[in-house]
Amino acid sequence: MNKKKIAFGSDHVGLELKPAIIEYVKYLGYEVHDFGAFEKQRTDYPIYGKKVAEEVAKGNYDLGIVMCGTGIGIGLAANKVPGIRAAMVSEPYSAAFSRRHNNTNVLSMGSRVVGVELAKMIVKSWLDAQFEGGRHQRRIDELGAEDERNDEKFKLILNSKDKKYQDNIN
Ligand SMILES: O=C(CO)[C@H](O)[C@H](O)COP(=O)(O)O
Repeated sequence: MNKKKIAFGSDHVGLELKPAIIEYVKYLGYEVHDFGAFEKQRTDYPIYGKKVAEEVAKGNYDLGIVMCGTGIGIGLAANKVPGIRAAMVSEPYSAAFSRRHNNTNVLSMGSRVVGVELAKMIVKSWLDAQFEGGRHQRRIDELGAEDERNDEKFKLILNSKDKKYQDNIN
Protein backbone atom coordinates (compact mmCIF):
# COMPACT_ATOMS: atom_id res chain seq x y z
CA MET A 1 0.00 0.00 0.00
CA ASN A 2 1.26 3.49 -0.88
CA LYS A 3 2.20 5.68 2.06
CA LYS A 4 -0.02 8.72 2.60
CA LYS A 5 1.79 11.94 1.74
CA ILE A 6 1.83 14.90 4.10
CA ALA A 7 2.95 18.43 3.15
CA PHE A 8 4.52 20.54 5.90
CA GLY A 9 5.00 24.27 6.17
CA SER A 10 5.80 26.88 8.80
CA ASP A 11 7.04 30.40 9.26
CA HIS A 12 10.15 31.19 11.34
CA VAL A 13 8.24 30.71 14.65
CA GLY A 14 6.56 27.45 13.61
CA LEU A 15 10.02 26.21 12.65
CA GLU A 16 10.73 25.72 16.36
CA LEU A 17 8.13 22.93 16.46
CA LYS A 18 8.17 21.59 12.90
CA PRO A 19 11.29 19.33 12.82
CA ALA A 20 10.11 17.24 15.80
CA ILE A 21 6.65 16.85 14.25
CA ILE A 22 8.06 15.88 10.87
CA GLU A 23 10.17 13.17 12.53
CA TYR A 24 7.12 11.94 14.46
CA VAL A 25 4.91 11.80 11.37
CA LYS A 26 7.64 9.86 9.50
CA TYR A 27 7.83 7.47 12.46
CA LEU A 28 4.05 6.97 12.16
CA GLY A 29 4.64 5.72 8.61
CA TYR A 30 3.79 8.71 6.42
CA GLU A 31 5.79 10.20 3.58
CA VAL A 32 6.52 13.87 4.22
CA HIS A 33 7.74 16.91 2.34
CA ASP A 34 8.72 20.22 3.96
CA PHE A 35 7.86 23.32 1.91
CA GLY A 36 9.79 25.62 4.28
CA ALA A 37 10.61 27.84 5.98
CA PHE A 38 14.04 26.43 6.67
CA GLU A 39 15.72 29.46 8.29
CA LYS A 40 15.11 31.14 11.65
CA GLN A 41 15.21 34.48 9.85
CA ARG A 42 11.86 36.34 10.11
CA THR A 43 9.52 35.54 7.22
CA ASP A 44 5.77 35.69 6.39
CA TYR A 45 3.36 32.87 7.21
CA PRO A 46 1.03 33.38 4.17
CA ILE A 47 3.77 32.12 1.82
CA TYR A 48 3.91 28.71 3.49
CA GLY A 49 0.23 28.40 4.43
CA LYS A 50 -0.85 29.00 0.84
CA LYS A 51 1.87 26.78 -0.64
CA VAL A 52 0.97 23.76 1.52
CA ALA A 53 -2.75 24.34 0.91
CA GLU A 54 -2.26 24.54 -2.86
CA GLU A 55 -0.28 21.28 -2.87
CA VAL A 56 -3.10 19.56 -0.96
CA ALA A 57 -5.85 21.16 -3.09
CA LYS A 58 -4.09 19.99 -6.28
CA GLY A 59 -3.97 16.44 -4.92
CA ASN A 60 -0.18 16.28 -4.79
CA TYR A 61 -0.40 15.56 -1.05
CA ASP A 62 -3.12 13.83 0.96
CA LEU A 63 -2.97 16.22 3.92
CA GLY A 64 -1.07 19.27 5.15
CA ILE A 65 0.31 20.30 8.54
CA VAL A 66 1.29 23.93 9.13
CA MET A 67 2.66 25.90 12.08
CA CYS A 68 3.28 29.49 13.05
CA GLY A 69 3.40 31.21 16.45
CA THR A 70 -0.30 30.78 17.21
CA GLY A 71 -1.39 28.58 14.30
CA ILE A 72 -3.92 31.26 13.40
CA GLY A 73 -2.17 33.22 10.65
CA ILE A 74 -0.88 30.24 8.72
CA GLY A 75 -4.26 28.49 9.14
CA LEU A 76 -6.08 31.54 7.78
CA ALA A 77 -3.73 31.56 4.80
CA ALA A 78 -4.43 27.86 4.12
CA ASN A 79 -8.18 28.40 4.40
CA LYS A 80 -8.08 30.99 1.61
CA VAL A 81 -7.30 28.25 -0.91
CA PRO A 82 -10.46 26.72 -2.46
CA GLY A 83 -11.00 23.13 -1.37
CA ILE A 84 -9.07 23.57 1.87
CA ARG A 85 -10.56 23.16 5.32
CA ALA A 86 -7.85 23.95 7.83
CA ALA A 87 -8.33 23.20 11.54
CA MET A 88 -6.56 25.63 13.85
CA VAL A 89 -6.40 23.67 17.09
CA SER A 90 -4.44 23.33 20.32
CA GLU A 91 -5.88 20.11 21.78
CA PRO A 92 -6.54 16.57 20.50
CA TYR A 93 -10.36 16.49 20.87
CA SER A 94 -10.96 19.31 18.37
CA ALA A 95 -8.27 17.90 16.11
CA ALA A 96 -10.03 14.52 15.91
CA PHE A 97 -13.51 16.00 15.47
CA SER A 98 -12.27 18.42 12.84
CA ARG A 99 -11.69 15.35 10.70
CA ARG A 100 -14.66 13.27 11.85
CA HIS A 101 -17.21 16.05 11.29
CA ASN A 102 -15.49 18.73 9.14
CA ASN A 103 -13.21 16.54 7.00
CA THR A 104 -10.33 18.95 7.50
CA ASN A 105 -7.40 18.44 5.17
CA VAL A 106 -4.93 20.82 6.82
CA LEU A 107 -3.96 20.93 10.50
CA SER A 108 -2.59 24.16 11.94
CA MET A 109 -0.85 24.54 15.33
CA GLY A 110 0.99 27.27 17.21
CA SER A 111 4.53 26.65 18.41
CA ARG A 112 4.00 29.36 21.05
CA VAL A 113 0.83 27.63 22.24
CA VAL A 114 1.57 23.89 22.31
CA GLY A 115 4.69 21.99 23.32
CA VAL A 116 6.17 19.12 21.33
CA GLU A 117 4.46 16.30 23.24
CA LEU A 118 1.01 17.91 23.10
CA ALA A 119 1.53 18.67 19.40
CA LYS A 120 2.30 14.98 18.78
CA MET A 121 -0.94 13.97 20.53
CA ILE A 122 -2.87 16.49 18.42
CA VAL A 123 -1.29 15.21 15.20
CA LYS A 124 -1.93 11.54 16.06
CA SER A 125 -5.58 12.23 16.95
CA TRP A 126 -6.04 14.12 13.69
CA LEU A 127 -4.34 11.51 11.49
CA ASP A 128 -6.14 8.56 13.12
CA ALA A 129 -9.63 10.06 12.84
CA GLN A 130 -11.88 9.25 9.88
CA PHE A 131 -14.50 11.47 8.25
CA GLU A 132 -17.98 10.18 9.13
CA GLY A 133 -19.79 11.49 6.04
CA GLY A 134 -23.61 11.49 6.09
CA ARG A 135 -25.09 14.68 7.58
CA HIS A 136 -21.57 16.09 7.90
CA GLN A 137 -21.06 15.89 4.14
CA ARG A 138 -24.26 17.91 3.63
CA ARG A 139 -22.91 20.65 5.89
CA ILE A 140 -19.59 20.70 4.08
CA ASP A 141 -21.50 21.04 0.80
CA GLU A 142 -23.38 23.96 2.37
CA LEU A 143 -20.05 25.62 3.20
CA GLY A 144 -19.25 25.49 -0.52
CA ALA A 145 -22.59 27.12 -1.32
CA GLU A 146 -21.45 30.12 0.72
CA ASP A 147 -19.08 30.97 -2.13
CA GLU A 148 -22.10 31.67 -4.32
CA ARG A 149 -22.83 34.64 -2.10
CA ASN A 150 -19.91 36.39 -3.76
CA ASP A 151 -21.44 36.19 -7.19
CA GLU A 152 -23.30 39.13 -8.72
CA LYS A 153 -26.80 37.77 -8.14
CA PHE A 154 -26.19 37.24 -4.44
CA LYS A 155 -24.48 40.63 -4.05
CA LEU A 156 -27.62 42.24 -5.51
CA ILE A 157 -29.85 40.30 -3.14
CA LEU A 158 -27.69 40.96 -0.09
CA ASN A 159 -27.52 44.68 -0.78
CA SER A 160 -31.22 45.05 -1.50
CA LYS A 161 -33.64 46.56 1.02
CA ASP A 162 -36.54 45.06 -0.95
CA LYS A 163 -38.35 42.45 1.19
CA LYS A 164 -38.93 40.21 -1.82
CA TYR A 165 -35.13 39.89 -2.20
CA GLN A 166 -34.53 39.60 1.51
CA ASP A 167 -36.95 36.65 1.64
CA ASN A 168 -34.83 35.01 -1.02
CA ILE A 169 -31.82 34.67 1.25
CA ASN A 170 -33.62 33.28 4.29
O1 LIG B 1 1.72 33.48 14.92
C1 LIG B 1 1.93 34.03 13.88
C2 LIG B 1 0.81 34.42 12.97
O2 LIG B 1 -0.44 34.02 13.45
C3 LIG B 1 3.31 34.42 13.48
O3 LIG B 1 4.17 33.35 13.73
C4 LIG B 1 3.73 35.65 14.26
O4 LIG B 1 2.84 36.72 14.02
C5 LIG B 1 5.16 36.07 13.88
O5 LIG B 1 5.52 37.18 14.68
P1 LIG B 1 6.95 37.82 14.64
O6 LIG B 1 7.15 38.39 13.24
O7 LIG B 1 6.89 38.90 15.69
O8 LIG B 1 7.95 36.74 14.95
